[in-house]
Amino acid sequence: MTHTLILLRHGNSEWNQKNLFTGWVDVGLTDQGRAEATRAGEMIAAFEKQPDVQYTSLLKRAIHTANIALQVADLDWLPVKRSWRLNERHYGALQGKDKAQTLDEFGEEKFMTWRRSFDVPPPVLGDDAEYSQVHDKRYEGIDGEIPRTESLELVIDRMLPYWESDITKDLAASKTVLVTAHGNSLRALVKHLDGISDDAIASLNIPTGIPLVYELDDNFMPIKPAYYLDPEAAAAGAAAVASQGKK
Ligand SMILES: O=C(O)[C@H](O)COP(=O)(O)O
Repeated sequence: MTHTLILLRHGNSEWNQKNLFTGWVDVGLTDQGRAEATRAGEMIAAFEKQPDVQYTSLLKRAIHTANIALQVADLDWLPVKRSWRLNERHYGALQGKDKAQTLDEFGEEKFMTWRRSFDVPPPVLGDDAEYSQVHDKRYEGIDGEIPRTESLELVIDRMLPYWESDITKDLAASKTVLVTAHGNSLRALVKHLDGISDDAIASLNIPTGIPLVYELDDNFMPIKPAYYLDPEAAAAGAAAVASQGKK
């Protein structure tokens, strides 16, 4: 049988707008982000399969995006499961830094290695730093250590076990699943689903606020290429993400 998975990156956030590295810093949506979430809700409402369950990270830009979208789709009641394992990649010492300034200061190669390499994490963020999450209550009791930085590889390491233990269980129970998360936690999942190589994943960018639909087989692998519900807007949005920091 076919299982349907809908992925949604949160709408434009306050720090997307300011062009700052965000990671685990819990910033809200902008007016643009709320408008994107509204549009995502309209697309979900018009889609042939309605979600039966939703997943989000523990970060409010994803939570609010899902709430707005589901309100528009008249699905406010949808059961929700949240996990830190769907959080954005922890951006280490880059959290709170301006992307354009970082590019100027460190040069394109280093900047792109930090943003898009598979296995090179940014420098570690100190526990006393303003944008550290080590004392944040919501992460008390998470198994293992709270990250101080993460590469995409490390995101896959903490995200995939949750995909396997929880999300695929709902898919197996014939539920259509909506996952509202982040640029890099979704890149991690897309890498797994599409079997993208460690090198090729560097050029994959996920646009904000546009549902991406997967139809999966019983092994939870795609039976055909995934598609955005608004492909033109998705292409423009992905290009905008790719050029962040550049002049
Ligand atoms: O955390 C962030 O800064 C963004 O949400 C993702 O940023 P990136 O596209 O630079 O990885």
